[in-house]
Order: sequence, then structure tokens, then C-alpha cells
Amino acid sequence: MNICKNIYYWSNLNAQDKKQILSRPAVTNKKQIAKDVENIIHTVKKERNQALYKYSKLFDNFTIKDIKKKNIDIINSKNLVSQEFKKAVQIAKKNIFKFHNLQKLHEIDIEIQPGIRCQKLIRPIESVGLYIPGGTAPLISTVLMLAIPAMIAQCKNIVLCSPPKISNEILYSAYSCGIETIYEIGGAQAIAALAFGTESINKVDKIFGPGNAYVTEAKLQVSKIINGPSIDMLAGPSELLIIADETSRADFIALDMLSQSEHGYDSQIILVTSSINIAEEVIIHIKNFLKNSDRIDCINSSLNNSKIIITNDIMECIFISNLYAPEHLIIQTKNPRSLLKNIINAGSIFLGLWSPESAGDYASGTNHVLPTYGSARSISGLGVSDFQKSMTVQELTCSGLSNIAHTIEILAESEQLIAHKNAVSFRLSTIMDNLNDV
Ligand SMILES: NC(=O)c1ccc[n+]([C@@H]2O[C@H](COP(=O)([O-])OP(=O)(O)OC[C@H]3O[C@@H](n4cnc5c(N)ncnc54)[C@H](O)[C@@H]3O)[C@@H](O)[C@H]2O)c1
Ligand SMILES: N[C@H](CO)Cc1c[nH]c[nH+]1
Ligand SMILES: [Zn+2]
Repeated sequence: MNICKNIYYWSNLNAQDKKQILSRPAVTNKKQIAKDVENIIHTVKKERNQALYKYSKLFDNFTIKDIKKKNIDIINSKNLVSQEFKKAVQIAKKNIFKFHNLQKLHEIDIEIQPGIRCQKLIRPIESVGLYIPGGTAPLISTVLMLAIPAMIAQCKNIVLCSPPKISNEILYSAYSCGIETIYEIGGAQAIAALAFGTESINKVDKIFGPGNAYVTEAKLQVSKIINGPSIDMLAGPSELLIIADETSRADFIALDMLSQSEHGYDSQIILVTSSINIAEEVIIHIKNFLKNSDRIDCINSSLNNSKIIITNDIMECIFISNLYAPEHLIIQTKNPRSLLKNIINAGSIFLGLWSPESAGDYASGTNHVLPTYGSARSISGLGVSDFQKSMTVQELTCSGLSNIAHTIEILAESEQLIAHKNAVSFRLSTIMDNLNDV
């Protein structure tokens, strides 16, 4: 476990070192992945279902019989999962629904000035594709995180893709959210199928969901296609930054660090603390907990990517956190809420001793699909509004237009767009003519 070697005193570092320490783990073979994905997308576009059969065999060692899961299998999943699991899904669903139902975009309808009415109308995105990762772990909770906001937004066609073999737990979670169309296909090939459609899969307007480097690259590539689908965000490998002081519980911190490092080989955890004692205790606890951990290869690889940074004070911790812009930020300090006002870049924030990231991952109510790679600087975590769009409307009366006509004419003239000006002036002249006729 190399995290013991990755300890730094922030004030001893030069600018170059600081940048290097806060960099994300490099995606190995980035260029090769981009090339492979380009090829997969091209092939799926051309060969459609045949390509899906081929890639499923190649990458997932799975022979597809039916790409679309049969309704009977989806419904029957409720008899194949435990009562305890069903209860857990219902409780998580209730909380996620409660928090997301408040997030719907609101319509606007206002008379801006007499005779000028402006509106903003909200509509659901018609067809959405939800990608549920299934390579390293079947992310059942991601079904809830994507399906519940899609349902609240009232998207008409909601389809779900996940790599084979789709578990009964994923089928049940989808079923209990009201999803009826499930395709057993994963990776870049699933994203391409959602973008172009195949004999079995209808293309969608927007693709949602996290995934590995192939899925993320495929989302990026299809989102660049003119008239192609849009995407929610690039939700890559899990990241966690923890701010701690001398009042923190080192054992809790160690467990939070392990929980996120088990996600994949490329996860990253950064502990930033003003207390050298806490840093040392965390390392001891990690070593102890590791003895009884599963997924040890993933954890060790993620811990190698991870860092412990010692600062002079808490404000320096916050400065570093804002610079890194983590997907998840845990603040375990004396009065964590008082620090919130200083946080400007983070996907989701967990305050205090009793708010492990696992709560937000599964059941507290917030969404776990969050921006990674520092994009929390400008992008928010997933919410209902991502499944909605807006349209503006305006209606001017004859006197409304007369009142604003001069302003429009002057601005159009200043842009030397005389046809724009005429569209107003001509209308005005017809009003004048009518008045003269009276
Ligand atoms: N940021 C977020 O909000 C968030 C949320 C949940 C999960 N995640 C992340 O999502 C990721 C899930 O990744 P995963 O791998 O478990 O599942 P995945 O479903 O994203 O990827 C599995 C698929 O990758 C394809 N694949 C594997 N090797 C390939 C190769 N050599 N060439 C082409 N395709 C190949 C296969 O088709 C397979 O079906 C994790 O990194 C996790 O941290 C992020
Ligand atoms: N931490 C992940 C987001 O980065 C979400 C997740 C799903 N299951 C467990 N965790
Ligand atoms: Zn997680």
C-alpha cells in the first residue's frame, strides 16, 4: 500500500509539484482507447445488431440470444430477489424520489412590459438512454439514480442498457421504477447503439450514466456527432477528497477512503488535513482494515493513486479542495457546516462524522452520478432538470410592439441589419395607415 509514500507538506511544494499531486490518474492507453472506441462506434453504425453480438462475445464473453430482455423476465425478477433487498430498494427509492421531486424546473409566464408577454415552457426530453455500469460491480443503485429523475421529468421513452449478465437485482430495481425496456449490452457498443439505433434498439435523444474509460470515451465521441445525441456529463472513475482536522475520527476516514477505492483501479482519494497525527492514524487504520477487505487489487491500485496532504490550517485545506474540484467532498472537522460558504467546487458534499459517502451513494436522497476529472468547476451532479428542456415563448400585442419598436429599430440599425428593422417598421406603418383610415 503505497499511500504511506504519498504524503506531502503543501507548503514545501513548488507550483509544479502541487499541480502534479492534484492531477488525476492518467488513463492508460488513452489514445488507443479513443481509437478502439471510434472503431466500435463505426462498426455498430454499419453492422448494427451483428456488431453488438460480436462485441458482446469479444469483450464480455457473452453470447446474446435476445438483446432486449423479455417482459416476463423483468416482471419475474421480483420473485427472484430477497424481501430484504426489495425493502432496501423501496426505502432508497422513497428518499431519492423525495429529494428529486423538488428539483423540477419551473415555468415562467410574465408580462415584461405592457403588451409583451414572455414565457418559459418546460418539456421532458422524449427519449433517454440510461447506462448502468456492470463491469467491476453491478451498479444497482445507479438504476435508481437515473430512472427516478427520468420518471419525475416524465420522459416518454426510457430505455436502459447494462452489460451481461444483467442481475435480477438490476432487473427488479428497473421494474420497480417503471422501466420496461432493458437491453443486455454494455461498453462503447451500448453507447453507439443508443446513438444510432439498431434493429433491436431505438436511438435516443440523450444518453445518461457513468462508466469506465470505454463508455466515457464513447459518450464523448457520440456527443460530437452533428444531430447526434447529447450526454449528461463525463462521469468517470470515482474520486473523493476528505478535509480533516485534529477532531476527526481517523478510523471513519480510513473506512471512507477504502469504500471509494474499491470502485476501480483508477479511483483516487485525497486526504487533506491540518493534523499530522490524524494523517498517521489514518494510515494505521487503513493497514488494519485492509486485512479484512475484499477487492484488494482494486483498493491497492486506487490507494497508489491517492495522496495525503498536510496543510498549515483548514483554510489551506479548502483552497486545495477547490483547486481539485472533487466529485465527492467529505468535511470532517469541528464545525463542518461553517466551512460550506467557502466551498466553490465539488460534486456532492458530506458534512461531519456521521455522513459517509456510502449514504449518498445509495439511499440518503442525493444523486450519485457526479462530475469527475475536475469538471465540478463548471458542471453539477445529475438532477431532474437534466431530463428536461425549456422553450421560450413571446406574444406581443399591437401596442406592445409599438412601445418597443424604436428600441428594436435602433439596435437593428446599429448592427446594419436593415431587414430586421423593416420587420418592425413595416408593421408600425400598417398601424399608422389604419389610424389614418379611421
Ligand atoms: N462518476 C460517477 O458518477 C460514477 C458513478 C458510478 C460509477 N462510476 C464509475 O463507473 C465505472 C464503471 O466501470 P465498469 O468497468 O465497472 O463497468 P462498465 O459497464 O462501465 O464497463 C464494462 C464494459 O466495458 C467494456 N470493455 C471492457 N474491456 C474492454 C476493452 N478492452 N475494449 C473495449 N471495451 C471493453 C465491456 O463491453 C464491458 O461491458 C467505475 O470506474 C466507477 O468508478 C462513476
Ligand atoms: N461512488 C459512486 C460514484 O462515484 C457511486 C456508487 C454506486 N455504488 C456505490 N457507489
Ligand atoms: Zn461509491
